[in-house]
Amino acid sequence: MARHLKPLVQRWSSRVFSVELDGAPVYFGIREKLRGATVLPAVFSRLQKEDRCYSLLVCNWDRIRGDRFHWELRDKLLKDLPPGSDVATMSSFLPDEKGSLVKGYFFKSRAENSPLIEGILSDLEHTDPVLVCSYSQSEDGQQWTQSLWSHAEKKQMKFYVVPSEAPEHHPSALNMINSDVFYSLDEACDVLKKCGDIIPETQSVLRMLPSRVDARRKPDFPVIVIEGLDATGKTTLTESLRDTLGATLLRSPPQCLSTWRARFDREPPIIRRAFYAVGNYITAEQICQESAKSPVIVDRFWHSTAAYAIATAVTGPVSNLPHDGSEVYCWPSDLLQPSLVVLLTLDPEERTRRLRNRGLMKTDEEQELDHNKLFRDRVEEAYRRIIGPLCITVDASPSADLVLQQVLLLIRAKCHL
Ligand SMILES: Nc1ncnc2c1ncn2[C@@H]1O[C@H](COP(=O)(O)OP(=O)(O)O)[C@@H](O)[C@H]1O
Ligand SMILES: Nc1ccn([C@@H]2O[C@H](COP(=O)(O)OP(=O)(O)O)[C@@H](O)[C@H]2O)c(=O)n1
Repeated sequence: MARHLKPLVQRWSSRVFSVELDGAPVYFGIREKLRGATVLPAVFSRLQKEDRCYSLLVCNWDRIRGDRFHWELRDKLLKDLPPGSDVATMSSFLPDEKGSLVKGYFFKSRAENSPLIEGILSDLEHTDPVLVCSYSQSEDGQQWTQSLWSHAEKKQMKFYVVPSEAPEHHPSALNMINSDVFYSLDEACDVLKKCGDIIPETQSVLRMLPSRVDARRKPDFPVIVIEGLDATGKTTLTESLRDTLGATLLRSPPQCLSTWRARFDREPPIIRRAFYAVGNYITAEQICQESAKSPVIVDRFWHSTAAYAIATAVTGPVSNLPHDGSEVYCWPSDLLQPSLVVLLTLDPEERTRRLRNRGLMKTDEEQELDHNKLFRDRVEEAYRRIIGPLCITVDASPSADLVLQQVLLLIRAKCHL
């Protein structure tokens, strides 16, 4: 086994494995011996007699390249594996141990496809940082065992797969900090600098950064951020506020990054989120300059960056989010805090109606928002849990003018404008 994969198997039987089934994680563990009868974990009980299973775990020898490899591996598997392999996202982690999450994929295959699968796996194992496990069924179909799959080491030890309790929170929460959400400009820049050779555009993005950041400088005029899911009416409201208050309207990501946004939207979370994080600091610099002259209205800011990142990293119901009060919801200490954040909420039917009327192209994430109620709920709940500037939720279902009047009242009350 390659040297960098060894740490992964050192506490092998303490690890929990998680496979995404129907949009939520299902857990199993591995044991050397079975004590008494045990039920099959849900991942295995739905398989058929002829099925074999495999898992691929990507060892994070370098978190950026590791995440990029994991991201691209999905497309490769979907292209190379026979139809019906049911490739599912999987991970392995040590319960409650931060940073212990390892990402991978799980798939099944029929015995007749073995030569094809073995070819794909041995190519992967030889050239890439993956640990491959195979799963086989006992004669009576009552048990499944997991072993390390390797041509060189055929006599690997087998472990029985057993059900495992769900951890308190989704395993992705273990690796969220500085992988999905960045809490300082330095951490986000560090990621972008490290991918300069694979994504040349990062040089141009980094050149847009302010030379110094002073989050403590108090703006002379109020800074009001408008947040909410797509089509809740942010553009409509921010433009009206600009006109009514004689304010400057800014957005995050800022206009100067728009050329590169689509490029970063295609990248894995660690790179994509670092791009949006850096965008907030560029907008913050613009806010500092403009708020010396007039009130500033901002269309999306840190809440969007953090809430979407957290809600995408976990799957399943809202209860899978990191708990309320968790450090992942904290505002970065080096990022300017607005005077007020207004979160627009809208019932799903009205939001869909407005989306249809607008008829614009949407990002994959926004399409996912449309299809996946659980995702929408997670984003909105993550928005609410963010700790930092005053954030007030406003129902955006009344007419545009009524919403404007209500937000103006709030701004006058809270920002003394
Ligand atoms: N209060 C409102 N009532 C009805 N329609 C609205 C209201 N606010 C916005 N809209 C319409 O809904 C659509 C989405 O609004 P938009 O401001 O573009 O949202 P966002 O910027 O949040 O994506 C637009 O077609 C807009 O004209
Ligand atoms: N400050 C921001 C703004 C957007 N985003 C990301 O950008 C996506 C939404 O941006 P958008 O421009 O489509 O939203 P609208 O302004 O069209 O409502 C979200 O999926 C977020 O992941 C972010 O991370 N940080």
